[in-house]
This record gives sequence, structure tokens and C-alpha cells, in this order.
Amino acid sequence: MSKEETSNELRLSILGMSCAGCVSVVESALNGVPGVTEVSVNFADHSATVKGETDPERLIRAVKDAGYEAAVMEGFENPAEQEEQELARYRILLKKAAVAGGAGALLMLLEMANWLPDMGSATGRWFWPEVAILTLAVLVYSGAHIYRGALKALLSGQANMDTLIAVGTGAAWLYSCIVIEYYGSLPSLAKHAYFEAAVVILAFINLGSGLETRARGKTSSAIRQLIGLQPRTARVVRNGAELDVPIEEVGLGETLRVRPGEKIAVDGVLIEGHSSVDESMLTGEPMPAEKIEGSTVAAGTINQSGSFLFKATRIGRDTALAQIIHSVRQAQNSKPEIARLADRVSAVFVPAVIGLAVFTFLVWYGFGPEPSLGYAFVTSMTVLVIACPCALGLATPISVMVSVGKAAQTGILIRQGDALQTAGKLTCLVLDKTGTVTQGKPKVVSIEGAGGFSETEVLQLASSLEAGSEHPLAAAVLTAAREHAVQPKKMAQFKAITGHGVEATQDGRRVVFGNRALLEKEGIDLASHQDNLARLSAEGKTPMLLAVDRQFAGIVAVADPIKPDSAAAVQRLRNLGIRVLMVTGDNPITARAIAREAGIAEVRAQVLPQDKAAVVRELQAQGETVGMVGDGINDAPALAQADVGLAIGTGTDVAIESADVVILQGSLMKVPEVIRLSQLTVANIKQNLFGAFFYNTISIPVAAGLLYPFAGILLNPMIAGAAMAMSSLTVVSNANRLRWQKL
Ligand SMILES: Nc1ncnc2c1ncn2[C@@H]1O[C@H](COP(=O)(O)OP(=O)(O)OP(=O)(O)O)[C@@H](O)[C@H]1O
Ligand SMILES: [Cu+]
Ligand SMILES: [Mg+2]
Repeated sequence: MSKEETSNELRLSILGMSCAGCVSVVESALNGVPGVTEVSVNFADHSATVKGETDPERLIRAVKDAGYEAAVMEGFENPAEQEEQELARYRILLKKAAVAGGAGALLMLLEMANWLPDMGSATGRWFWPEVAILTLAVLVYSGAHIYRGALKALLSGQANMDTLIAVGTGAAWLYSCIVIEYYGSLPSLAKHAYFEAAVVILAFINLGSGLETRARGKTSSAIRQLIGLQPRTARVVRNGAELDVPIEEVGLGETLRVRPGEKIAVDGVLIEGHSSVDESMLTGEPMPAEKIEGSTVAAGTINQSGSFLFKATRIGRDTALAQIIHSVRQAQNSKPEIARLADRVSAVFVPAVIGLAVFTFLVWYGFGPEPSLGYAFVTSMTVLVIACPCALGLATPISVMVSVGKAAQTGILIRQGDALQTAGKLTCLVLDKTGTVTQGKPKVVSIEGAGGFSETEVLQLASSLEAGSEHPLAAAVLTAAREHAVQPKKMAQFKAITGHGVEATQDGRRVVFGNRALLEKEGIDLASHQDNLARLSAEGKTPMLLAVDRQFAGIVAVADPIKPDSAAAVQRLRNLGIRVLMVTGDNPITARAIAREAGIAEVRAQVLPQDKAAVVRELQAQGETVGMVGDGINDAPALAQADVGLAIGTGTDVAIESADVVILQGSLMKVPEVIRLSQLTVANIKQNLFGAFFYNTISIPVAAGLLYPFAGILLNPMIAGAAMAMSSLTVVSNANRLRWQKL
């Protein structure tokens, strides 16, 4: 990682966060560091992404001062190591749960046998103080991490979920001791002490977070798989000899050898041999791609049949794979609007709950039935435990992570968390024609000469002009010239006219090649060719016209057939209730012919590249939420203007900056999938938030004893512990359900 990158964006691993309250504490601590422009803390994977010009040391110190630990995450992580750490954490939590659960069971057995310290009975002081010591030992063992977290929060003047559990269980223990020691002789102060409640709560909480750790591990499996694709070594050809070197030592421009069945180490261009390469892990395209000389190959993809040599063109962090990993991670850590709301709510939750617990205590103590202290204690403890906002803090990030990961596995790269929320609300989609609806590989299908020019002369002049152009149509003309063994000639004063064509001079002759508008501007009357042009266009072909010295000289017609699944994709979009438009620079007749084939009703033709953004703006002004689908070549402003910009990449071309979503496999079918995924994700987040909120709001009054005066119902604190653990588990499992939902 270079120094500049470090100062622009940094990922920190944060230790010690236990709930959404912690997220906002860490976020504001990092935001307080001078130079920081943007902070996003992800509770689901315990990380922070910090943007701005700043020193990592200061960030770490700020996090420490807030009561947490932080470390910089470096370049390539080791997924195996991470998995191992998570498994170890899972095992420890489970062990802690087992110990606490065992102790709880023992205490309950003792109680059933009436052997527990019980006030007002003859057996009252049996096993006292053994039971107190045993429970304390269990609390310390099973709850050490929670008490430490609570203490840290306290020292920095904060309260979090750990605080609630620490206060709840600690108070239970202390209260039980005091009751037995000092009020032991009072009859029936409370039916029994709360030693077992304290340990059972810890058992549930440890079990809950253990299972949550496991489920969270599954959540990030997508990115782990991606990281795992990166081979560690490569076989380079140096001075005629082939040798295996660590991937870091491969230089730009070096020649690498790939044998059948091997993974490709870096991005490059094939220079010798041919093969088919399985790129499904990057693009989601199940069919292997044929690779010949000049084809690009991508790191992480698997060579199938042949052996070949290729030249490294992108290494390290520049490979498509590295960039995919980077964007997936960024999107997983970016927060859609809905997450901000949840964060704000849960940040005030803990203090509110503590206040409520105190209030509950006072009301019961003041007005409750005898023994009022006992009731006051039980109810306020139950409130503390049940009101943990941990499920609330997980609700959004966990769904976002699952969803972005799922998308990546099917070749959809979501670059912005916001897009994940907005895509589902799109009412209108603008599709670019070339490369989006069509295959984007135009081919010359017919050449006609006029005014004394032969077909060969037309092709020669056209290709001579197009040699200087980067337009896809230019490529088609050049390919045709090569196929007909026509040599382009040198041209002077070359000029490309955006959205119209090209012009230049040759041997003093003025040559113009492009669409009808361009020739009409030259003052050429095309009325006599009207029928011919209309016929070509009606077949969906794009006629390009040649003029020499203001005389019409011929037509080169190009066909760019629609993609095999474009029509099905448009149909599906319409079934989703979306208005679909096609926009193109091409002439209206060709545009309409293509649109009809794809089932698109609305067409805007002859739109200059720079005006495509205006079309999007106009639709937005009509109140539509507009998605723009383009290939990112000359529609970048429109992609940026749209509410969601979707770029259709070809193969592993991921560096389309103006897009919110990049579709790696060039199929339009992925667009409705993005929309479905967005809808499913937002629904999933809402279910999660509802679950967490509903659970909190409905159970707090019951825990506080609101039902007691009417129905005599009080919540057992143990049940509060169980329910709390279950709630976060439910949220995590619900999010993981997204992985199996059909798009
Ligand atoms: N280099 C060129 N050579 C010949 N004709 C050109 C060239 N560039 C543009 N044209 C003409 O101008 C028209 C509009 O070009 P533009 O680049 O705006 O759109 P396009 O690539 O055809 O379609 P889309 O808008 O779907 O990408 C083309 O259809 C073509 O007739
Ligand atoms: Cu909690
Ligand atoms: Mg174009």
C-alpha cells in the first residue's frame, strides 16, 4: 500500500464494539480527528473505513481514547487466518455459555430440591456462601469480556450493551448476597435469590453471540471467496527459463506461463497459444471464454484446456480481481440512508433504557406490593437485560453485507450502498442502444458505391478515415477493410465530429463519412437515396454515408444485432412495472427497428452523447426515479446524472467510475436482478428493524411490570436473557436468508 493511498482511505479493524451505541461512539471519535472527511463504522464486520488526509496513529489513539481497540488492516488479508480466529471466538463463547448454563442448571436443581439459600425456611442458609462464590466465579469466567467492555465504556463516560448486561447480572449477584446476608431472617422477602438468573442470562448471551459470530462469518464468505481466488505464486518466463515466483514479485510487462487447470495470477494480454478460460468467478458467466492472441485474461480466473503465454498488464491492486474486492468491501461498508436512521435511534437507546430501568425501580420501590425492594430489583434488572439494542445495530449492515456479497457472486458489482436502496424504487430505465441493448460488436454487412466510386474505393476511403477514430463503428469498418485486404491510406486534417462521424482530407480531396445529418450539413441532397437508406434502417442496420468533395460516394451499412436475452430482460422489467426507454445517437428508423425487436416502446434517437444526461434530467423532472444503463464509454454523464447508474461491462472491465453498479457479464437480464435484489434487501432490512424495534418496544413494558397490576404477569429475567439472545440471532438468520432468495 502506497503512502498516498494510506492517507486517502484506510481500513481499521475495531475491537470491543458490542452494540450500535458503540458504532456511533467510534464514529464520532474518528470524525473528531483533524483531516478526516468521512467515517463509516460497520458493526457487522467490526471495521471502520476512514477517508481523508490523516495519520493512522492518531486514528488509533482516538479509538483507544474512546474505549476501544483499533488496528490498521493491511492489503491482502488472509481469509484462512480470519476464519480460524472467528472459529476460535465461536468456541470460546460456546464454552462460556456451557459453563454458565451448567451452573444455572445446577442451581435450579438445588432450588427444586429446596437446598438453595432461601429466605424464611429452615434450609435457608444451606450452601451459603458456597453458592455465592460459585456464581461469582462463573460470572467472572463467562462474563469477563462483557464486564471489561462495560468498564471501558464507563471510563470514557459511555454506556453500551455491555453496560446493561454487566449492571443487570452484577446487580443480581450483589442483591442476592445482600438479601441473604442481611435480610435472611425476614420472611419471604423474595421467593428466592437471583444467582441462577444471573448465570443463565450470561449463558444465553454468550450462546447468542457465539451463534451470531458463526452466522456473521457466513455473511462475509463472498468476499473471502474472492480473496481466495488470488493465487499466491506465478510462473514467469525470465531469460528463457520458467520459474515460480511469489505474486508480489511479478512485474508489469513480464511474460507468464499458464498451464491447463491453473489459475491466472495477474491481468494481462495473451501473446502465444490459445485456450478457454473459466471466468465465472468474476463475471458469473458460466460459459468459458475463448482466448486467442490479443485477448485479455484476468487474475483469479481458471485456464481450462490449453497452455499459453501472456504479458502482465495490471498487477497488485490494479487487477480486476483486486478492484472487485475493493468495491465489494466499500459497498459492504457504505451505509444506505436507512442505516443512518437506525444508528441514530440505537445511539440514544442505551441511556434511555438505563433511565427507564431507574424509573421502573423507583416506581416499584415506592408503590409496588411487598416486598417492594425485591420487585423493584427484579423488574429493573429485566428491563436492563431485555432492552439491549444489539439486534437493532445489526439490522442494516448485516443485510447489506449479505446482499452485496450475493450480487458479487453473480457478477453484479454494487459500488454504492445507496444504490442498493434506490435501485428497487426505480420507475424508469433508460437504456443505451449500442453495447447495452445490442451486442456492441457492429459488423459491416453491405457496401455500396455511388457516383463512380467502387465498393473497394468506398471501403478504402472509409477505413482510412476511421483509422483515427475510437468509435465502435470505426472498429467495424477497419475489420471489414482487413477482411477484404484493403489498405487504409494516410489522411490529413482528421477530425471526429461527436455523434455524427469523421472528416479528413486526402490528396486535396475532402472526405466525409458519417450519418445523414453530417452529409446534409455538407449540402448534399440525399433525397434520391431516401428509399435505400430507409430500407437499410428498417432492417435495424446503421447506414454510414461517404461523401467526397461534397458528392455522395457510397454507403457502408453496419449491423449490430441485439443480445439474445435483451427482449426477455425488457419484458421482465416491464413486468416489474418499469417504464423502459432506449436512447441512442443513431437515426430514428434504425433505433425504432432495434427497439421493436427488443420490445421497447419509447425511443429517443439522434441524441448526442452529451445530451443523454439531459434526457435523464428531463425524466427526473417528470417525477421519475431514473436508472441509466450504459456501457460507460460516452454515457458517463448520464450514468452520473441518473438516480442509479448501471454500467454494463464487458468481461472483467470494472473500472467504470461513474457507475453505481457494474454488471460484469454483459447481459441486460442482470438489470431486473439488481432491482429485485434491492427490493429484497430493503424488505429484509425493514423486517430486521421491525423485529428489533418491535421486540424492544413490546417487551420493555412487560419487563417493567406494566401488566402486573392487571394480569399479574412479570417477566422472568432469565427469559429476558433468552429472548435477547434470540433477537440478534433472528436478525442475523433473516439476513442470511437473502442468500437463498431467487432474484
Ligand atoms: N466514427 C464514426 N464513423 C462513422 N459514423 C459515425 C462515427 N461516429 C458517429 N457516427 C454516426 O453518428 C451516429 C451517432 O453516433 P453516437 O456515437 O452518438 O451513437 P451510437 O454509438 O451509434 O449509438 P449509441 O448512442 O447507442 O451508443 C452513429 O450512428 C453514426 O451514424
Ligand atoms: Cu444485547
Ligand atoms: Mg455509443
